[in-house]
Amino acid sequence: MRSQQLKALRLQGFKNYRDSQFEFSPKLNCILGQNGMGKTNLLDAIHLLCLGKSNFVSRDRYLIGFEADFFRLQAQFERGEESEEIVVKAAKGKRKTFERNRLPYERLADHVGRYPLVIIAPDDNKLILEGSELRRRFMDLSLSQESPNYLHQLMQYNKLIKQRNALLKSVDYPAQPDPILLDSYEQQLLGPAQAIVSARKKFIAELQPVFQQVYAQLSKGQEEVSLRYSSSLLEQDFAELLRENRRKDIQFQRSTVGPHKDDLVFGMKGQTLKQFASQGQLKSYLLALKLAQYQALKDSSQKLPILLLDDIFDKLDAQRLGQLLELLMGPAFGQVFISDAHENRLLELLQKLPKAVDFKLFLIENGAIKED
Ligand SMILES: Nc1ncnc2c1ncn2[C@@H]1O[C@H](COP(=O)(O)OP(=O)(O)OP(=O)(O)O)[C@@H](O)[C@H]1O
Repeated sequence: MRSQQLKALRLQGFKNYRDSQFEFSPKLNCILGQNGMGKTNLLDAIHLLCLGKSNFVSRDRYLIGFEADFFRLQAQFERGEESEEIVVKAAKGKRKTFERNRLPYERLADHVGRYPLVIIAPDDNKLILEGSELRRRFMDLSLSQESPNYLHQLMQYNKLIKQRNALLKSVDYPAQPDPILLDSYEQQLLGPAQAIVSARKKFIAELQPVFQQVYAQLSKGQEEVSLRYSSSLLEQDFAELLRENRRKDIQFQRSTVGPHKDDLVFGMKGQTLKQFASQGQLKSYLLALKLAQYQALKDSSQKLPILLLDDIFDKLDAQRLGQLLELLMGPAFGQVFISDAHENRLLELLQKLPKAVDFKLFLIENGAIKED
């Protein structure tokens, strides 16, 4: 298993960080501070550096500090013996640029997966409670880190669906869009759609047993849990589906079938989780899901992913927290970043860890490290 870590980070003009520098521990980093001080922003910078985008905001311009004209993140990563520099920059009104050792990437997709990462955050419960888009994103984010080809196929598919939708919108029903162009888009969609569906199917089939095992550990094996990938393409040929739905699509002016409508069904005791799980069961379910995602990424990349735990301590009782921390400090996990607004709670937990565990504490105040 290859070891890798974020060693140092400088943030300039990034959200509420004007200009701050960090030197991190290779194992555990605790980011402490009151609400609204910038703990999540720091974790988001790490997310952006590893995965090419923010976990929280959809547009890069929202990452630029209110009083800044640009943001710049400069990170030093270590991969075994090697050290490399990743720089991300974005100025107002310009596309962001990504550089590795001063060479710009042509495609961001070439960077994704170099530093695998999993984030566990309070709004993870949206995965269960909200619409299917977030569940597709969960699958896509894992698979894109596993394989650049997956990300490429996904981007290709999304581009074609956008073009097909634009064509469908270009005429007012009952007028008909150009059938030759429609045929051409549909023909081109088949390959990427098939690649996406096969990869998602395989991913969920492999994730399920790991997830069940982790859930059994966390909940003392009380309930039976399951994950099911749902896609109309598993039952029917995509070309046929497109043909069958063409009239409807022309009428509604959008593409109503395809992998962009797939879902992931979370089950517990043979029922759908969303409808009846307790708050405690939801928490354990999500935590198990994310830890299983970690395991899957680790197996596929043969690297220890970076783990970000954003403010999740309120969600777990003291005993579970202790167990979780002990688990994370073992050899099955790599570098971990934890944010928490309750300094004392984290300090108490840290005191119970074995002396040998390497950790660093950072107290954040208004986007800067507070010096004692
Ligand atoms: N583009 C921006 N420029 C400057 N400040 C920003 C920008 N976007 C967000 N902020 C500020 O960042 C702060 C929020 O930071 P963050 O979410 O990291 O807090 P936190 O320490 O994680 O707090 P909590 O404990 O409440 O989760 C807010 O004060 C907000 O005003």
